[in-house]
Amino acid sequence: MAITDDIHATGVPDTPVEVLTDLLDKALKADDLSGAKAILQKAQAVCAGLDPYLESISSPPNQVIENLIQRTTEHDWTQAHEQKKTMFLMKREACAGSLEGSFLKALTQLSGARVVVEVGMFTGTTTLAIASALPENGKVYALELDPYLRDFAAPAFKEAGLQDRIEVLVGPAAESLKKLAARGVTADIAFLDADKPGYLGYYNQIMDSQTIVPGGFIVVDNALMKGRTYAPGDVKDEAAEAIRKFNEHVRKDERVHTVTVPFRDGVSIVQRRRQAQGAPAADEVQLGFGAQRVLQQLKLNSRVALVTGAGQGIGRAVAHGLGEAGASVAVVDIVIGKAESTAEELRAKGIRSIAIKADVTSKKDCEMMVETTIAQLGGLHIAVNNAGINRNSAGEDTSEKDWNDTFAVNTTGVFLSCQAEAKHMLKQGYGKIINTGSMASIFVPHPQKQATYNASKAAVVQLTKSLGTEWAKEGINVNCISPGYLNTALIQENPDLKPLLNTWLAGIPSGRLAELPDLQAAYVFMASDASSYMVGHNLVIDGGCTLW
Ligand SMILES: C[S@@+](CC[C@H](N)C(=O)[O-])C[C@H]1O[C@@H](n2cnc3c(N)ncnc32)[C@H](O)[C@@H]1O
Repeated sequence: MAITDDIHATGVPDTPVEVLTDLLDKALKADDLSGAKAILQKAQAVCAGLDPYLESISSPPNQVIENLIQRTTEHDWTQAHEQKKTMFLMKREACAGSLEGSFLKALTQLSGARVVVEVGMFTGTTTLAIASALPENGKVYALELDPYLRDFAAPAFKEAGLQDRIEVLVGPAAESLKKLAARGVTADIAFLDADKPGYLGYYNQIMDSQTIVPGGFIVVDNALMKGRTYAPGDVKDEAAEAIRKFNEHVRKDERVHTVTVPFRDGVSIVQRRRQAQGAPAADEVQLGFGAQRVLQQLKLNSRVALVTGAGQGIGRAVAHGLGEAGASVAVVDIVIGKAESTAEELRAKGIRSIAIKADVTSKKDCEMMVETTIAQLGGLHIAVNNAGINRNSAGEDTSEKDWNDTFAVNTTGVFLSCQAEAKHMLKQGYGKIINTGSMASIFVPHPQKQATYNASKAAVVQLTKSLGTEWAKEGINVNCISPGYLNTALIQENPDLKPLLNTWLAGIPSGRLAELPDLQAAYVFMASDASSYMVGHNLVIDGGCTLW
């Protein structure tokens, strides 16, 4: 008989534990032993299948973690202890395993944590799972009593290439927490998984020393302690008793919001409140402008953006940046193949994106790119008018055609784009327009001669200021970003450009050319609500070049 024979898809019993309880009730009430045994077999299947099933439907750990778990399982801990290599007799079960590692990884990613403190590292499998979800400059401080374990874990940290994101502090956790507090370390997540009688002390240290940031999480393993917290059984269990008291303490602590999930041995997720209960009403500085935390304001979720000249260079980088911040992106370029290739890159990252071929010197094309974006992506909130050309020539030699072509793309193209975009944005009472200028708008790059380009970009800046003031009250921000010299393959690979490059470098206080990622976040800021009071601004990002 299948387990589900006597259970409906809905109603009671409703969860695996309720099913189990129901089956055990029935087994207890069964008149004969063989009837009870048949019911117990079903109960056994419900229990024994749970963790393997969870593993089978969760993403597997990476190879390094898998190998580390295997090394932990196969290690002769008895021998290591007999040879006095470890301080205590370790048990392989101390390793929380891949599923819990995945859970911590998900929490780290969800919360956008940058710093995590792990109290109780053991062989470092959860440490690695957390570290793998941190940003490049993130850090896990892993607290571990036994130096043997630091050395056991080290090769895996190196193999994963995450050794720089992990700092192991060897010694009693209470001491290490004091050291971290003295260093001013603040963490977004603290994971408690060391000696159970120590939990309450670690929790109080972390809360009282402000090690955990407001809004940060203390994640507590073994919150159920094999069920002995609520079903103590006959044997006195010090650890279960300590956890029971700990759970009660946390539940009463008004500084936190806590919930325990019956996952593995029970995991509590305890969030430090951003504001103490009963505290006087917070103003918007305390709460975050518009009740949004500052990083939240930069998010572009459910926005639609259009970027011209996005088949390469700055436009491509901006399309990636806006997409990473949550926007759907229409990639516009005069060369459709290049637009398609950028759009494909974005889609491969899970960003909704389409490619549009448009020539920004044509009013009709500008209108078409706006209409296509709205029709296919469902709106238009952000427009980056970035398409541009540069034909260097001495002023006395510049042909009328070069002058006209340059102005047609760099200046008229920006104007026609702004006009088409604003038609829609004025109606919706919201919009973010960002024009790409150049530092050439405010100084004369040299020794190369490029008067036409400089003039065309200076016009973009003045156009931005003018439209910015015209549309400010209509909910549209028009701003401009002016990059300095950009590092491109052409500059690096062409030996003829070396002397020119050296002249430029000598004039840049930062001592280097701009890389595309130097610009991306500035575009995201200008595209977000965080810049809603910026009007007609020209943000120069040039490593200080125009200051000398
Ligand atoms: C359950 S294990 C940690 C498991 C680890 N988080 C994982 O999932 O692989 C507990 C660890 O805490 C360490 N520990 C116990 N008491 C400690 C203390 N007072 N200070 C620091 N570490 C301690 C133990 O040596 C052990 O390695």
